[in-house]
Amino acid sequence: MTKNEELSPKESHRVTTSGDIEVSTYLEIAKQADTTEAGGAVSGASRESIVIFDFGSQYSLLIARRIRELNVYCELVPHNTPWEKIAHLNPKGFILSGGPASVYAPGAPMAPAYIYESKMPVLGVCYGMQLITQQLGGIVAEGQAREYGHAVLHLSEFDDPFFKDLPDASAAWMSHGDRVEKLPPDFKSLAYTENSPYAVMGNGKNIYGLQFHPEVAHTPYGKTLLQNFVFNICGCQPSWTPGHFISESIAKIKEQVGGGKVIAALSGGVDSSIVASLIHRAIGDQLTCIFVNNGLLRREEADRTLKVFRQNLGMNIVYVEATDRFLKRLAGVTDPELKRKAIGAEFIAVFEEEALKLGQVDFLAQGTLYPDVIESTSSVGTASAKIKSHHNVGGLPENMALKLLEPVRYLFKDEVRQVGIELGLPEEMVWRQPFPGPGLAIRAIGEVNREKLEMLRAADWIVMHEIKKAGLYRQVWQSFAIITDVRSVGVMGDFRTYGHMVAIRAVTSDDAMTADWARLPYDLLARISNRIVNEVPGVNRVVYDITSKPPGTIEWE
Ligand SMILES: Nc1ncnc2c1ncn2[C@@H]1O[C@H](COP(=O)(O)OP(=O)(O)OP(=O)(O)O)[C@@H](O)[C@H]1O
Ligand SMILES: O=c1[nH]c(=O)c2[nH+]cn([C@@H]3O[C@H](COP(=O)(O)O)[C@@H](O)[C@H]3O)c2[nH]1
Ligand SMILES: NC(=O)CC[C@H](N)C(=O)O
Ligand SMILES: [Mg+2]
Repeated sequence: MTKNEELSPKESHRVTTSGDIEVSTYLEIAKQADTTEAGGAVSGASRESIVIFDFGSQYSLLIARRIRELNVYCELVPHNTPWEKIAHLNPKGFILSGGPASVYAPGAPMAPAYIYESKMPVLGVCYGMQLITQQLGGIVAEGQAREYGHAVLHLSEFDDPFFKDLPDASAAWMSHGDRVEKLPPDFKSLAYTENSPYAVMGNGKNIYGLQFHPEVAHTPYGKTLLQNFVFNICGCQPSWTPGHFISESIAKIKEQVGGGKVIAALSGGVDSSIVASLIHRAIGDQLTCIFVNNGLLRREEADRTLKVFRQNLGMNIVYVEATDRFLKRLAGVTDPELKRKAIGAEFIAVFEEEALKLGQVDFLAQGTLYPDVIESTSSVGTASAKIKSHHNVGGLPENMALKLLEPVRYLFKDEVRQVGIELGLPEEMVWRQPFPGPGLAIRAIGEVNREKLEMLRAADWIVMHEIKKAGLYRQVWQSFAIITDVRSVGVMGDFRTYGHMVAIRAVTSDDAMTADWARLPYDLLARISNRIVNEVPGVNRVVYDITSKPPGTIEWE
């Protein structure tokens, strides 16, 4: 659900295929990322491909996903990969990803010369477009106005094969501060937005640049553009089919674990539930699940999760009550990154203690997804920036006794949900809104204490209840409350109040990589605000967060 019109309740239609889900491709990317030999996972030397050069964008893997969804093989390689390492892929075109650097900064990553010398088609996305500009003789500079989130793209050339099936005006998702000031010789502008006269550029042959991101779900015609590039410009055939995720990962887990023992960190969320189910299918009772009540869960969450699990999945589950130790560890911590690291480390301490009680345990399984990985990292082979340390990736301590088992590490949430449907998990699990592992701690701004957690729990309960009652729970990606340390003056029953401010965040998204604030109906917002101020002692003001991602993130910390 990425359209930004006012939401109204309706059944959400998700088309599912029967049988296994076709996303095993990411296992190949995973294998590739885990080996030093680029393309180690590839078979069939004559197969054609698209090669994506990674300049560190948050969205680089999404580009790979989109191309593979077109049934064309592609690989994501570090931006400085030499030709000898990709020649065997039989590339038919190159894509240069976005990235956090500025092309004019000293030491900025550059594209290898062979890309241009090959005369093969090239598509630059954001940083990639800026790079083509600079490397081919144009000028890139810091823009006067930055563009993050929604923009309207207007075509100025209508007959270009790159624009087949594109409307004259459509939405495009932006994330940049620099812009092309002067096009390279032979290039012209093919489309513009209010702030970018060169939103799309081309040289009339086979080199194109996009200032926006076609790979994100919030650019609705992005897939059409990628399709046009791959088929009309590069001349690829849609002849490649991916393998099967469920059967392949079960086989892989069996091979990795052998006769060993695994504990799975289970949160009740969709990712860890699916990971536990996959592993259970692979190794049965060699698996024990650990559910930690860290005191940062929502109201009734612990009981509900245990009940759903015990009813539906016949696995061993250990429940650990750890509220006191988590809150003790968080006392006095206000910095968001330190909070995340403290929680990550405490989780691992709990898992290691529980593992000891079970005897020799070899693996810790987690429901880590690709967004957790890319946001937490400051280098996936190249130059990506750290946004925040997800507790289960960047928040992990350096020396861990247990080896990690993360079968969905290269998937996005919508793909994981698809796996859950194929595995036959209950709807309640598959369609639960994501809830971050650090839980309410990253929604209680400033120091986390019991008093704030109580206020937040009460406010969160009201938001969830009202969203469900309005029939919007599935249409919004996440909807929740944040308690801030901002206090303001109010008047209640003729008395002055000086209370906390609660913020409401509700966003639409497909994969958490980009998001837009949900256009919740005013009367629903009014009901939520009214109830929170009336029912939650200590809170006297409610605001609604209307920031998209980018430039915001979904959580506040
Ligand atoms: N309370 C918890 N007890 C045990 N493990 C947890 C807990 N919270 C989080 N984890 C671990 O951290 C991982 C990442 O959490 P995250 O919230 O991203 O995923 P999830 O809870 O499985 O799914 P969702 O995103 O739908 O909430 C989980 O998959 C799980 O392995
Ligand atoms: O398990 C998790 N551990 C974390 O540390 C964490 N931080 C953010 N999130 C969830 O990830 C998605 C993207 O969040 P942001 O836009 O805030 O980065 C959203 O769905 C967030 O709820 C987390 N999940
Ligand atoms: N998303 C991107 O690729 C950003 C490119 C560059 N860092 C800019 O801000 O313009
Ligand atoms: Mg969760």
